[in-house]
Amino acid sequence: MTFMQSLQAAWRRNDSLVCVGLDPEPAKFPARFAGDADAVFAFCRAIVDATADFACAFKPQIAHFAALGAEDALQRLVAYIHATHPGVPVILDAKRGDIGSTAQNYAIEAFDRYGADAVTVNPYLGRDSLQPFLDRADKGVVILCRTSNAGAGDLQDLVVNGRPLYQHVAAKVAREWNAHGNCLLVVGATWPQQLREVRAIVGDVPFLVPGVGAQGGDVEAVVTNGCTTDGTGLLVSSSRAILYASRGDDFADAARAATLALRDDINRHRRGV
Ligand SMILES: O=C(O)c1cc(=O)[nH]c(=O)n1[C@@H]1O[C@H](COP(=O)(O)O)[C@@H](O)[C@H]1O
Repeated sequence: MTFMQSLQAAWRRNDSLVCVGLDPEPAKFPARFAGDADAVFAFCRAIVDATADFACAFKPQIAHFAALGAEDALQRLVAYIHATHPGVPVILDAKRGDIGSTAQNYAIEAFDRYGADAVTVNPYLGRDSLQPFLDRADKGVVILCRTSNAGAGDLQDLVVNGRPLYQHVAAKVAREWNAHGNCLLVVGATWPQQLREVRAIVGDVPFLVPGVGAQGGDVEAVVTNGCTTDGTGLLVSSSRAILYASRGDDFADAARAATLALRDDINRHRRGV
């Protein structure tokens, strides 16, 4: 199955547009993990097991593993998700982008070393920098378009040939770079107006939408402005609000409850969109 097929199946099977972000921060782990040499893996595995049936994807953030020297835990975690929850695709959040020869190695890293089904990439270096990712027709290529952070507009809003840069990214991806139908766009939940504008440009291209939960994005506005006409088209991603919903021994139950609450909140608004 391709990434897009697994995503569509997971949307339906789990009736969910929630992507669970895996951003381990050991300082926020429950006390029971203190002194556990494999705490990063054990914590993330517990979160994955508690949320898999309410999620359409998992999104491990590579810097949160690499900064801890925990690349091996990331590799084992992706393998664990594939083995134990095979219907839930894994998006590696690595925001890669470089000249072709280096990009080729980034693609091998994401898809072959880590076994990810999709990866986030930065389009700033242009099409050739993404070609090694785009060529992997069975994998998802998740391209930054209008990011969730406060400074997103510094460059992404600069007007070029009469429209903001992020709209050029959206149009190029939809019309030129998506030949294999394996592209997605990142549009932050914190920018509902831009979600609407990008949706109007790209048709059914799915959006990864970070920024609900800890960053304060409004779920109703995301669904209303971002869903496709069939009421899907979104991976609404939340990390800290799920992972650290409780710092106690009930952290996995609390993560499950937070994921279910987000799923149901999204679904309330998407019925009939
Ligand atoms: O590509 C991303 O995932 C991403 C894009 C973006 O525009 N904003 C954004 O917050 N992210 C990532 O999404 C996650 C958001 O985490 P929370 O704010 O805790 O839900 C982090 O891992 C970010 O690196």
